[in-house]
Amino acid sequence: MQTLTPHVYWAQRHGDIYLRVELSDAKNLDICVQDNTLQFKAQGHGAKGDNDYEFSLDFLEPVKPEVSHRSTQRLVNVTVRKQEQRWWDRLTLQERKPLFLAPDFDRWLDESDAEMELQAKVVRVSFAYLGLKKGYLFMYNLVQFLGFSWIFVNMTVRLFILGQDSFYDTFHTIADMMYFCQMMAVAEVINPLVGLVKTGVFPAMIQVVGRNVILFVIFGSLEEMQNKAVVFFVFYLWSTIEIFRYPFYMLACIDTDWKLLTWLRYSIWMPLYPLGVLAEAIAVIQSLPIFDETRLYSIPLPTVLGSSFSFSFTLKIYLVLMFLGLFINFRHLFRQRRRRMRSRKRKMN
Ligand SMILES: CCCCCCCCCCCCC/C=C/C(=O)SCCNC(=O)CCNC(=O)[C@H](O)C(C)(C)COP(=O)(O)OP(=O)(O)OC[C@H]1O[C@@H](n2cnc3c(N)ncnc32)[C@H](O)[C@@H]1OP(=O)(O)O
Repeated sequence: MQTLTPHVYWAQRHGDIYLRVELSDAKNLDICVQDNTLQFKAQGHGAKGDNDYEFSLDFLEPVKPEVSHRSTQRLVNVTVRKQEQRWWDRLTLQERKPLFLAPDFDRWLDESDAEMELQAKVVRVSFAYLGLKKGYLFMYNLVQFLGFSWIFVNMTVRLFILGQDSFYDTFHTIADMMYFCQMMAVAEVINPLVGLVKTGVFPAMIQVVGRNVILFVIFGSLEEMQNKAVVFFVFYLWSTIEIFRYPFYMLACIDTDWKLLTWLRYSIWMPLYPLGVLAEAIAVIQSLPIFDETRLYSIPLPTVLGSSFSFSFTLKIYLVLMFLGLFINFRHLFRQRRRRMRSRKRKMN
């Protein structure tokens, strides 16, 4: 069998070279790029019947050594990736086009059309990312909204039915759902960290760490705290703010803004945040003698330094941090409120 050259058709995009080799039932394919030259060898049925066919192409600019190819009954498609994403003036190093090579008009695009195709691809990818991001945030906010609504409604109904008696077993009826919601709330620190929402990581961290210390360390680990009335006030204040905040975020995910809800999200924290921190501070103060008595989480010390380092000391420092945290978040929320109200006024004018 003599060695012949098949017809080859080519087209390009900013990142790729497409070659269509007119060879049917191709077998024993040997396609590689060496020293920026594509070597193609195969047996198949081409213009001169069944034969060995081969060709080589010296590319104009550097290409990646990996080649992908796919052969069908009628032809062989070869894709070569360019080293740099840019438009080439021609395919081959030599100015004169090889005789077996011709433009592939089925795939041919000029530079500006290819740019538009690229832009459309970028827009499609960013829409997909945006859709995924919004979908995730919407679901996250929906789950939190349902969780906190369940807590709020449950506590309100129990308050109406049982009156003050409902204060004392709040923990046993509500804690599991609160654990779930507050564990999920860790996402609120991760979301701005990975750029999913544009807000400060630090204020979110203060809020999540602050609440979780109260929930898991003070209430969760001290049975003596679990039937105290303060649990009711802490949980009620947390859930009251969240039944407005999460639906506000849900609507933001679908680019919707309800005036009253926005106003509530950016105003209701003014009385609720200080009250919440006050309730948390009372819980911490009530837990101090219990930690001293039970020596829970206390660290044993060498006898020269005393018997042990009580956890209540750490909590006294935490009490100071709580008010510092309150100050930082109050300032943050004031700024968010001003920014929000200003942008709304601008929209109305
Ligand atoms: C290193 C840690 C140190 C720890 C020290 C510990 C001390 C801690 C002591 C403090 C204790 C506090 C404990 C908490 C107590 C209480 O909760 S009391 C009850 C009352 N609580 C409140 O009122 C606080 C409510 N919480 C919040 O408002 C927030 O959690 C916040 C972080 C404090 C502020 O929210 P932020 O996200 O910064 O502001 P926003 O304006 O709402 O959002 C900014 C933009 O981001 C978008 N966005 C944010 N989250 C989402 C989301 N989940 N889904 C979708 N979009 C989101 C939002 O839409 C905004 O976008 P734009 O409108 O386009 O700007």
